[in-house]
This record gives sequence, structure tokens and C-alpha cells, in this order.
Amino acid sequence: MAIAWSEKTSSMEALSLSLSLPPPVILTQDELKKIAAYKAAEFVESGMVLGLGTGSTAKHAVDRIGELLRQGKLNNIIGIPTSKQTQEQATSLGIPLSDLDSHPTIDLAIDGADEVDPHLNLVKGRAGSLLREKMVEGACKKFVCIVDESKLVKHLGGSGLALPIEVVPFCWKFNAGKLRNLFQDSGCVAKLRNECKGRPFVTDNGNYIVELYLKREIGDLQVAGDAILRIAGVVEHGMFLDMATTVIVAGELGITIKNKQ
Ligand SMILES: O=C(CO)[C@H](O)[C@H](O)COP(=O)(O)O
Repeated sequence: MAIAWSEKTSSMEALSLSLSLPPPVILTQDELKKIAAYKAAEFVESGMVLGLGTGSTAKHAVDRIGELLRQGKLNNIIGIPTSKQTQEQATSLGIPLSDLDSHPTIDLAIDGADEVDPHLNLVKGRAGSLLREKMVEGACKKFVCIVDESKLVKHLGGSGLALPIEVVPFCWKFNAGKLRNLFQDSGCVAKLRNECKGRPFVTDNGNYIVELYLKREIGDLQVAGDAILRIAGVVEHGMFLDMATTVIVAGELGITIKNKQ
């Protein structure tokens, strides 16, 4: 459902833009991310246990939740962060935090994505937090994904960005080879994600990320995901299949809210 200008205006208010100004013609990608994040914060109610996502879009949502708590518009929130980075941000904002051990059921999680397909399947993990994100978002009653419209793809892998796979560091090249072989029909190239100067990127869990670049569409996503997870030493993959209950897309023409059928 495309939401018209009035809906977009209310998000603009949330961004504290003056209504007396004419609407800006072009919004930056970060402004669109912020609009989606602020809209998602409207789903938050006092007393909720909240999954707090990771990345530049989720960061806006966490900021907004912190602001609403400070203003007394929300209270009694418990946040479950999906990364050390989000944990630090939420702590600095005074959001009370806990974990899945103490709160195995989460009311609502809000997080970004790298790709969203027409069935609301996602690719996540460019910030490297896919394992904790999948654990937290897999434990929530409602998962609201927030994106700007550039993240919409016809099929997963369609943006040309890599599909991230978290692997144990032990013999990662061996596993990168296994992953490449699994997707050889899709023209797969497998590369280790580097932090800088050839130093591997290390996840919050002490693992590496192998990035799969696929030239052709993956057939059955569930079958592909299961095959990836059967490789010993693979910890998790970045496809979030059938997990998002709602996707909020902010674009130049307004906000679109897509709900799982
Ligand atoms: O999955 C993620 C982190 O692991 C992020 O949510 C995803 O990469 C989107 O990031 P951004 O909001 O910065 O575009």
C-alpha cells in the first residue's frame, strides 16, 4: 500500500522539519532511512521487550526509542541488542538492556536489511551482525524491517551485493571453496571480508565472513540456505527467509508498509 504525502509529512514532523518549509524535492538515502526508522518507532509500546537491530538504519530507530524514553512517551522498555555496537549505542542512550537468556521471547524487533525481495525475504549482514540478528529476530513475535527504497530487489542477490556467510576462522579457505562449489551454477565468487589492509573482518562472535557474489539467481532459497548450513564450520548465512512480518520502505514518493500475507 503506497501511503500518500500526508503520511510522509508526519514522518517529516518526526524529523523536526518545519512544516512551513516547502517539502524537499530530493531526500538523501540517510534521510529516507531515518523516515523508515521513525515510522517503525511508532510500533513500539511501553512495556515491550525490543530487539534492537544493527546498521545505519537501525541506528536511527534506536536513537528515536532513546528519545521517546527520555521524553517519557515510552517507559518500561527492555532492549535486546543484536551487536556490541548497538549495545554501546543503547547504553549511551540509557535504554535498559537484557539478553535472550533472560528474555527468550521478544515482542518486536526493528532492523535494517541489505536486500528485500517481493516476498519480504531479506539479505542482511553487511555490518557483520547476521548471527545475533538472526537469533534475536527469530525469537520475536513481530519483526519490522526498515529500508530505503534502494534495498528493494526482484530476487535475493539482485543488487549485486554479496551474500554474507559467517564461518569459523579455522580453515576458512576450505569452507569458502565448499561454498563456491555449492553455487557454481550461479557463477559464484567467494571472498573473505577484510577489515583493512588484508586483515580479516572479525564478527562479534570471533568469526570471519565469506562473501558470495552470485551472477545468477539462486533457485530455491530454503534449499540453498539448508545446504549452506550443512557445511561444518559454517555458523550462519545472511538470508532471512520468511522472518520479516512487516517491511517499511521509505522512498521519494512516501512510505510503503508491506505486511506478510
Ligand atoms: O544486516 C545488517 C547488519 O548486519 C544491517 O541491518 C544491514 O546491513 C543494513 O544496513 P544499513 O541500515 O546500514 O543499510
